[in-house]
Amino acid sequence: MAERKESWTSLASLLGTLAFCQTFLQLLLPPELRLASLKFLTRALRCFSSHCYFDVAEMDGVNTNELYNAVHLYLSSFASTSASASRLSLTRARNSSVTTFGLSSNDSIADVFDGVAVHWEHKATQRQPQPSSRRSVPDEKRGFTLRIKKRDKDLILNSYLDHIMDKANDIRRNNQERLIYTNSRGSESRGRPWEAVPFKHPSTFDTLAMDPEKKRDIMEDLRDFAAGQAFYQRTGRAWKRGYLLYGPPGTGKSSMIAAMANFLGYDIYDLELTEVPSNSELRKLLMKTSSKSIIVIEDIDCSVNLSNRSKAPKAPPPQSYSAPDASNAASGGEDWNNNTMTLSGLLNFTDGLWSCCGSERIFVFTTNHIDKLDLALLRSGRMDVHICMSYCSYPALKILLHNYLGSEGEAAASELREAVEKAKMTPADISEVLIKKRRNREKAVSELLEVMKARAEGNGEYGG
Ligand SMILES: Nc1ncnc2c1ncn2[C@@H]1O[C@H](COP(=O)(O)OP(=O)(O)OP(=O)(O)O)[C@@H](O)[C@H]1O
Ligand SMILES: [Mg+2]
Repeated sequence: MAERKESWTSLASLLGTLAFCQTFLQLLLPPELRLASLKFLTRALRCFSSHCYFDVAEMDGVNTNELYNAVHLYLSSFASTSASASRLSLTRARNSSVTTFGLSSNDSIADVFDGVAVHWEHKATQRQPQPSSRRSVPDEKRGFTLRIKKRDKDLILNSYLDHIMDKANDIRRNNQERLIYTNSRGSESRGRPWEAVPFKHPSTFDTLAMDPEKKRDIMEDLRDFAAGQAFYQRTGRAWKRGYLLYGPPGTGKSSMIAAMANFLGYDIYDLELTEVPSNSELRKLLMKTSSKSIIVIEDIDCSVNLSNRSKAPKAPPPQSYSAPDASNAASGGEDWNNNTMTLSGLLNFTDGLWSCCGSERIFVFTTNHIDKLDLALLRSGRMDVHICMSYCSYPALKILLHNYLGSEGEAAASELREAVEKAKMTPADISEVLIKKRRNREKAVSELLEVMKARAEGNGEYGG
């Protein structure tokens, strides 16, 4: 104990001496030597300190340092509520409706990770003008300095920085509006295979009219998928999932895709198969999609003639073609004709080796005619989840009534239940009636009952 006290005392006196030397040298030395001596003393002081420091500069040579941007975003998530930050900068990114807080220059903020305290300081100094530089670099030289205890170095370097990158990606996605991309013929030659516009579809799982239990299962499946990185890694599976949505028009297949995108915060790639001339173009499109996205092919049965590959323009060499069980396609084997779009090419796109470039992607196919699809598409394990979107049930009707009228029509519950089961109307048909009459709740319910009964009679349900 006495020994420890002694070493503390000697360290304190050493630090005191160094501080004294610093003041002394400043007074004695000519200005040109002062900076060098200051640097030397700072280094000497750091040797005895229990802390270590890491600089995260904004620019890494001429490139932007991704870690700087990530730290900036990460700190912004709690800068506004932190007691230690006294001055904040406010920014709003393009395509964003959210204000981001940032540390102003020379301000600092404390953070705790896994019980370990860390300290960040933001520094900005004026950059020397560089007339010869052709690249535009910021006027200010900015960077963060991370201060941690030397003993926490391993934890911080191994886990904390990854944690920051992940958090920053999440924040970026939440701040940015969703985008919907689509492809058109020739856009590849213009250098942009996908064209994007902001995606503002208001459909959510709350507004989606379907059986609540089925809805819960789908949401759970999506949640597990998004949080499943470790699972997919451990089981050696590509981190992707396929959904096949089928059912009559107007039952909510497209609304479900929008709800999925809003639920997960993913972008949508709406793949127009008729605009894809060949398998190789399809592969290029896939390579240009980003992670955390939903790749959609709507009406897969009518997009291109994928159901009977033997009718493709050029017949394959007999030895490489194994219809009718589509085993070549099913195995994700190399497609035999790169000048046309084939089922084999499409399955390679969703299932084969190429499907794994990028990760965390959901493929959704929709169809009104599941019976028209090639068995290779329906085969077990091809699309992970098959969802039947059907005519409006009573639980789904209650959601629509709540959406449009703000009540679930409790007064006419039993009549509504019977009528909707017999009417076989789609949620789109019912929505149409409710939209028209939404100003008068009672009228809307009675009109809906009339329409449903008429439809049921047409179906032969009320007749005689
Ligand atoms: N399940 C549903 N829940 C809420 N609204 C729905 C539902 N189904 C349909 N609608 C309403 O009907 C409209 C059309 O639905 P949607 O486009 O999602 O149907 P779809 O199944 O994709 O039809 P299609 O097969 O013709 O593409 C939606 O904009 C929405 O207002
Ligand atoms: Mg649709």
